[in-house]
Amino acid sequence: MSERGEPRDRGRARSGGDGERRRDPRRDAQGRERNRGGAAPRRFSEQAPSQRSRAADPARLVAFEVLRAVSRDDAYANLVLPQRIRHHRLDRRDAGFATELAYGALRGQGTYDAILALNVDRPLGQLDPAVLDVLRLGTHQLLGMRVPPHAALNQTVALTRAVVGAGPASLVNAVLRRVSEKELDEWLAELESAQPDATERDALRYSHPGWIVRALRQSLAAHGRGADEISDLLEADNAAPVVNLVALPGIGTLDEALEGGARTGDLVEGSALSGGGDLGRWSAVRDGTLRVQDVGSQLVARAVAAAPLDEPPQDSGRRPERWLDLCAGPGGKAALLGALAAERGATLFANEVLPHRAELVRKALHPVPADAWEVHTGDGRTLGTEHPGQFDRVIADVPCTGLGALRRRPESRWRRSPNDLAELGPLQRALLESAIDATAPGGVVGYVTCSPHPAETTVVVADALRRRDDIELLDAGAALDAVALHPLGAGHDGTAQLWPHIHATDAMFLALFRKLPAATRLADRRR
Ligand SMILES: C[S@@+](CC[C@H](N)C(=O)[O-])C[C@H]1O[C@@H](n2cnc3c(N)ncnc32)[C@H](O)[C@@H]1O
Repeated sequence: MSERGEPRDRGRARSGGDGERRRDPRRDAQGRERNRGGAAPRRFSEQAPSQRSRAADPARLVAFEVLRAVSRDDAYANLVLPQRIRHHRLDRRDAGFATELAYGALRGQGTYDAILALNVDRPLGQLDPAVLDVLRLGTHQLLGMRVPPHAALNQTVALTRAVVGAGPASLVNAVLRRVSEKELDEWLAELESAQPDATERDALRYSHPGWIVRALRQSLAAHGRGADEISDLLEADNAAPVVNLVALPGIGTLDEALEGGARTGDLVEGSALSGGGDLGRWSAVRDGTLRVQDVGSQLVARAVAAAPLDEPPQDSGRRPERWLDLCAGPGGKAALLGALAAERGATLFANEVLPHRAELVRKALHPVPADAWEVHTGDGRTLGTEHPGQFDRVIADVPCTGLGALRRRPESRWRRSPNDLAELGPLQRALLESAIDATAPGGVVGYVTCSPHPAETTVVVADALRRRDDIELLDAGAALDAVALHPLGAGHDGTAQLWPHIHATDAMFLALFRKLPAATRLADRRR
C-alpha cells in the first residue's frame, strides 16, 4: 500500500506530475485524505524519524502556519488561512485539506490537549509552542480526520523536522504513536471517567471551555429551550458551517452561484448555500452584489427592515424613510439594508467607530446606488444625542462575545473569557440607549447580538424596558417569521433567538422595540 499523504514533491517525482495526482488523488473532493486502509491495521514507517523526509506536505505546512499565527500572534484563522493558501499555491483539494486540518485542530484543541497531556511526560505548557501546535495537528489527523495513521504520523514527523528541527521530531513521533493506539471515543472514555463534573465532561468531549458550556446551557434556558439541547449545540459549534450567500435585493442575483453548484437557501429569500471553494471565481462575488453572509444575519436585517412602523412617523408623509445602522462594520448587514433601502426609496446612514472598518462598510455598500447611503465614522454612543429622533428604522448590532458564532471562528472559544461579558455590558447598554434616542416616534429599533448569552441579550432588553418609558417591545419571533420562508419558532417572551443546532444559522439574537409617540407616553403616565 502506498503511503497516503506523502509530500507532494515525492509524489510528483515518482508519478511524473500532476496528471498522476489527478488519476490517483490523495484527497477526495472535500480535501479529506483518502482512507483506503479503512479498518486495516495501523502501519508506521520502519524508518527512524531522523531518516525520514525533511519535506513538509504543503497543506500541512499551511495548517501549521495558521496555528502558529493564531497562538503566537493572536491572529484570526479565517484571515490567515486564505493568505497562506495563496502563498503556497495550494490547489482546491489541498486547500480543503489544510482548512479542515487547521480549523479542526483549533476547534478540537481542548480535547486534543487533554489527550496529549496523558501522553507527554511534562506539562504541555513546558513544550515549545511550535511543537505543541504540531502535536495538535497530528492528533487531529489521527483522531478527527480519518487520515490513515501511518500517513498522519510520518507526515507530522516530516513537518516537525522541516519547521522545528530533528530533535523534537523524536518526541512528536513517540507521542503520536501513543495517541494512535486508541480511538477518540476510547480516549474520551478515559478522560471522562476521571472527571466527576458533568459540565467539565461536556467541555472535554465537545472541546469548549467549561465556562462556555455553562454559559450556553444558561442561554438555552434563558430563551426557553431545554438544557438537554446542550450537546447538540456544542456539536453544532464543531461542525464546519456551510457558506451562506446573499444576493443584494434588486442589485444581485444568485444565478452564478446556483449554476456553480450552490443550492437555494430554504430559510430566507435571496439566499443560497455553497460547499465553499474559491468564491472569487464568481464575478458577482467579486463585484460585491453576491455576498457571504450567515442566514441568521440576513434574517435579522430583513426583519428590522420589514417591521411595520406603528403609524407614519410625524413627518414621514413628507420625506422618505431614514434608516440607521449604528454599528455597521464590516458592513454585512449594512449592504443588505442599503439594498433594501434603495428598493424602497429610503436612505441608510451607516455608522462605525473604527475608521478601517468604516472603510469596509463603504466597500460593502459600493454596489448599492450611492444616493441611498452614507457612511459615517463616529462613536455610536453619542449619535442619539447628535441626531435625536431622526431615524425611522435603527439597527444596533452591538459588539458582543460572539458566543453564537463559535463555529465560524475556530479559535475564538479559547480567547474569550467571562470578563468579556462584564466589559461589554456597559457598551451594549449605551449603544442601545443611543439607538433609541436616534429613533423617531413610531419608528423601530432592532437590538442584535451574535451571542445568546442572557447578559448580552434578555438582561440588556429588560434593563432598557425598565429604564425607559418611550419604548415597547415588539414580537421579534413574529417579525422573523414574517421574513422567513417558513416559521422558525425562534420567539420567546417577545425576543427571538436563532440557534446553530436548530436553524443551522449563527445564534443571532433579536429584540425589536417601537419608539412610542410622545402622546402615547403621556397617556400611559396619566393612566
Ligand atoms: C457585531 S459588529 C457589527 C457587524 C455588522 N453589523 C455587520 O453585519 O457586518 C460590531 C461593530 O461595532 C463596532 N463598534 C464598537 N464600538 C462602537 C461604538 N462605540 N460605536 C459604533 N460602533 C462601535 C465594532 O467596531 C464592530 O465593527
